[in-house]
Amino acid sequence: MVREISIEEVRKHRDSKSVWIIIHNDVYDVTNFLEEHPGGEDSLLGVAGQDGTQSFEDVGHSADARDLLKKYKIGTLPPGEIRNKVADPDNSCCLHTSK
Ligand code: HEM
Repeated sequence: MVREISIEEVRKHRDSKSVWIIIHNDVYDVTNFLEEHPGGEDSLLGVAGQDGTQSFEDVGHSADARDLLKKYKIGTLPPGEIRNKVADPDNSCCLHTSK
């Protein structure tokens, strides 16, 4: 189910028992994906409980990888915690829809 999940709540899910990651203002539960991730468990654990947008984009993930995200989405940040795409050019927030 997709619901609003705060950054504070995401922060609690940062060890291999439960790994949540924020990418482009959406929240993903990748606990069951750790062993399957072609880029390894450690890269996911490195951003567990945090915003992994920059790391995710730095790798240049394929369209398949972007598609796979859907499977792990559990929620989205509350409107007040969404990073401003215009004021924050480092947040490459529109890339996943335009690529
Ligand atoms: C739920 C989020 C993620 C999904 C679904 C995902 C999926 C994938 C997939 C399918 C690949 C295979 C290559 C491709 O298709 O692009 C891959 C490779 C990789 N990913 Fe991820 N990934 C995620 C998050 C991350 C994050 C946050 C990082 C870094 C902190 C990361 C680092 C890597 C690396 C280093 C590779 C290997 C690239 C290579 O050796 O060619 N991934 N990932």
